[in-house]
Amino acid sequence: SRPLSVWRYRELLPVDIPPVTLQEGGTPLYHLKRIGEEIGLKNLYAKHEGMNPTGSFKDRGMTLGVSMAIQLNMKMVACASTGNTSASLAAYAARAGIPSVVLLPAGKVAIGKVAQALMHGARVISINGNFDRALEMVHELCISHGIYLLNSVNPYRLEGQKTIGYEVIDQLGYVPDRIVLPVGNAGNISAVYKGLTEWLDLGWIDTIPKMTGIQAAGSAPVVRAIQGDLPSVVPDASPETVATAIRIGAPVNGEKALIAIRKTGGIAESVTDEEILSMQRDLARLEGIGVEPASAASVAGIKKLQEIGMIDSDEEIVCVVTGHLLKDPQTVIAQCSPPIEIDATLPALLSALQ
Ligand SMILES: Cc1ncc(COP(=O)(O)O)c(/C=C/C(=O)C(=O)O)c1O
Repeated sequence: SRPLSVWRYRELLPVDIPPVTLQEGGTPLYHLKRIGEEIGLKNLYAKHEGMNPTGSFKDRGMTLGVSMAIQLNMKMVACASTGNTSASLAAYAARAGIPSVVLLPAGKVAIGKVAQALMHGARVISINGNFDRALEMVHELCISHGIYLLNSVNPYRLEGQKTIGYEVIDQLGYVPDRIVLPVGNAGNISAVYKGLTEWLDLGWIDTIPKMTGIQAAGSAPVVRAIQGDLPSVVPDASPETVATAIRIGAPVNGEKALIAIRKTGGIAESVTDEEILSMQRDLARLEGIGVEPASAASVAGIKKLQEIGMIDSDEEIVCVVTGHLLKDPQTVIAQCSPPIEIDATLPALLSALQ
């Protein structure tokens, strides 16, 4: 039998050549025992996408996207990014042996992600503007210069990311009642929904989980559209959150996310930066699961939804935690009290441990 991975599901993936791969997917599914007890949810799980080759779920989309670039004989790939897409694109382009260009919003990208994009050899351009402006610029660049655009507006990115739902069902042995994801450009929630509708159409499953999207309170255009019952997403001109990965005001997949949430009886909710950082700490200290701030939003969101009575406490719930703790060490250092400094003597150590 095939190992748990993106290409385990290759018959449902649209690439004809041997794929460009870093053995992505096959990430752990953890039962959140202590956090679940604390918030009153017995069957709460976290799918740790930070355990992918470059530390986020983006690798699932990039193995498809960069493979398609090679299949289409493209000579260069590009993206705008809040960080993880650029880190993943740089690594997969290097794996494929083609050049990459990434556009980042100046001063708003976690340092681990910038380090990855640089070390993997991408041309890293820092623009004096938001992610949304960077996306406009890279779109124009790709159209005018025949470069392959690999943001989640590229459908092949979503093809790879739809495997998250497949792995969750293969790992649980049943379809969960709800899948919760942090939402930025809204590609991931749309991708997971698309994949599950395909399994439903194939008759492999007979229900689809409630798709639940969580955003930061300062950057929540999808939440506003769902809670305001709007026909489409109204962009947020000045998104702001410590969870810089999801600091996106104009989600390119916004409309697809509205469909995913509405068609499945799901929910969209926002959480504050404090709730995000508090849950990042709880995941690390109560469960041993290290994630970056944006990833903790999904668990912080289900906690809030449970507290306001929106969740049936018997539900089987999977929260996708999307990126590794190491991506954003600066935010961690800013949150934690510093190491205790002592002289290199045992008495000093013993007194420090009092
Ligand atoms: C850790 C983490 N968690 C959640 C999201 C939101 O996923 P989408 O809703 O599919 O966008 C992102 C997105 C990052 C970028 O958009 C980028 O890297 O440019 C992320 O890095």
